[in-house]
Amino acid sequence: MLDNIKAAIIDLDGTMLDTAPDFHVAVNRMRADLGLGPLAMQTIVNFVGKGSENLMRRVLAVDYDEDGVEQRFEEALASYQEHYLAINGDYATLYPNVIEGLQALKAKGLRLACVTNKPIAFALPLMDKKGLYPFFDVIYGGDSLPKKKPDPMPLLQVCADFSLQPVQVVAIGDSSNDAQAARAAGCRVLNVPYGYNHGEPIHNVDSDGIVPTLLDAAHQIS
Ligand SMILES: O=C(O)COP(=O)(O)O
Ligand SMILES: [Mg+2]
Repeated sequence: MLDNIKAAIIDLDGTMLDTAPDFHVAVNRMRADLGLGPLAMQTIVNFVGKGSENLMRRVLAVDYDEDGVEQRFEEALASYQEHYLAINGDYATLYPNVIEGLQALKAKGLRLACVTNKPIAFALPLMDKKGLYPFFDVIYGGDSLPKKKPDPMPLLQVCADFSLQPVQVVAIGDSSNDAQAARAAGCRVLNVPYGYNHGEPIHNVDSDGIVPTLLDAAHQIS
């Protein structure tokens, strides 16, 4: 049980939404524009979690050395952004018990923030399309602040926005990024096991617990 919690900071990709199929489509359309063959969804998903720029470098590094990646980076990012925005949310689905979990957290009187490494221009229309937007008092994307997760900056900004001490706030996410950011901020942290976590087992991540769904997270918080 996590006591004296007043707010939750919830991750987006791999925690609320299974966006893997959106990443798969958009990355492979970008690769086709650059004359590259398609990658498997699992390959792409293992590169998700540290923002669009990192994803572009990783999916180009399958074919190119460091110089080759940098030469094609701008073109790849522009192509990817266009393709992602064109299909944003068309293939992504809510994980089980997400809406129920958000409702339960709200019913406990918690304030909710979403902190994602997804660019804010992708995150906002996606959250709106999936009915997530109305639950959140604050939403930060990977480019909303000078630093993104695993840096604690966006989590500390939420604590300041809510006038709360970090220890009164729990972060809930699918990856070591979320846990590292929370630990560095001094927030509590719960992980969900069904997301991406860079292809690594979530059990190796230092957190305050692993919960099967967001509804189970709500039951662990008081
Ligand atoms: O787009 C990403 O890199 C991952 O975003 P997340 O922080 O919502 O998991
Ligand atoms: Mg995530």
